Amino acid sequence: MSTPRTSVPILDLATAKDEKGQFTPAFLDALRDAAHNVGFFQVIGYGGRPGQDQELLNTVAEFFRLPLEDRLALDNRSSAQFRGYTRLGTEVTQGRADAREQIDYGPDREPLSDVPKDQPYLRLQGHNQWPAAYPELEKAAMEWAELMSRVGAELLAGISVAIGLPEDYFAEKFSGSPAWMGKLVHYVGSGLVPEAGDQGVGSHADYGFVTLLLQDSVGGLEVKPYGQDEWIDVPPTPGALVVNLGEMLEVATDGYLMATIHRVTAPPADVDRYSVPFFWSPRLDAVIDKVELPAELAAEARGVSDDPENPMLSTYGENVLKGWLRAHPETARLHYPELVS
Ligand SMILES: O=C(O)CCC(=O)C(=O)O
Ligand SMILES: [Fe+2]
Repeated sequence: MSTPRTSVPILDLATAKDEKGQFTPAFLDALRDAAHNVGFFQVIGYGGRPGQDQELLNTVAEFFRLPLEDRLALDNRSSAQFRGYTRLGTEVTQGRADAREQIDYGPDREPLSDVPKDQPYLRLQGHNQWPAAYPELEKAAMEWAELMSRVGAELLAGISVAIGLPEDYFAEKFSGSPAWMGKLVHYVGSGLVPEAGDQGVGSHADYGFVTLLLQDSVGGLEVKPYGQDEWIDVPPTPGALVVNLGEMLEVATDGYLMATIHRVTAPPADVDRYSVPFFWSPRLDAVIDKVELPAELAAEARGVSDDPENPMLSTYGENVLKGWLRAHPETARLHYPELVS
C-alpha cells in the first residue's frame, strides 16, 4: 500500500493540454495518482465566467431564504423523478436524517410514456421543478449544469487516457440523453435537525462517473481514501471545484478507481453552508462493462466493493434508482411502491 494521504491534490485544467490539444504527460500522471490513490482532488482553471461560482452560491442561498411555503410548492414528493425540493431532515443517509434541505434537478425532458416493467429507472426522465417567482434560480442552475457537463466530459476524457484508454472511450454512453444530476444544497447548523446530530450528509459514495462540487467557504466535507482509516478534510479553496469519482468508474475499472467514501459534518450552530454538487452521468440505459486495463494498472485493481447494503449495478439507471429509493423513502413509496417494501 502507498503512504497514507493527508491532503487532496489540486490540478489545473487550464494547463492540462499542450498546444496540439493533447493531455500532457505531467497532467495525466498527476490525475492518475489523484484518482487512484486518493479518489478525490480539486481542479482550478475549469473555465467558469469570473464570479459565476459565487453568484450561483448567492442565488442558491437566496432561494433557501424564501418562505417555506414557496419552497414546498416544489416538493419532490410530487415528482416520480425525485426532482424539486426536499425538506430539512427528510433525506436519509446511512439510516439517519441529514441536516440539509435541497433542490434536485436534471436535464428537463418529456417523461417517457411507455416504460417497460423491467426498466423502471426510465421513469427518472422528466421535468424539473423551479420557483416561478424566482427565475434567477433556474437560469443560474442550468447555466452551471452546461458548464459542468463540459468539465465532466473533459475530466472523463483525461481519466480515460490516464488509464490507457482512448480519450472518447466512454463518450457513447453519454450520447443522446446523458442523465446528469444537479443539486442545490443548504446545510443547517447542528441542532436544527436534532435527529441528524452532527451529520450534514452521512458517509456515502456517488452513483455516476465523476462528481464536480462547488462548496462555499464554511467547510465540513471529508473523504476517506481506499484502505485508510483517517478521514481527510477537503478545505474550501477559492476558484476550485472538488472532484470525486462515482460508482460507475469503480465498476468499469474493477476498483482500480474507487467511488471514494465521503461525508459532510453539519456546520456549527447558527452557521449555514451551501454547496452545488453536479453528477456527470451517462444515459439511464447505459450498461457499463469492465474495461481492459494495461497490465501494470490491472495489477492494482482492488475489485468492486461488495457491500450488501450497497450493491453496485452496472446499468446506470438501476444504480441511480437504487440510491433515490434509499435516500427519499417517502417519495419512493408514493411513486415506486412495487419496488420498496
Ligand atoms: O455538500 C457537499 O460538500 C457534498 C455533498 C455530497 O457529497 C452529495 O450530495 O453527494
Ligand atoms: Fe456525495
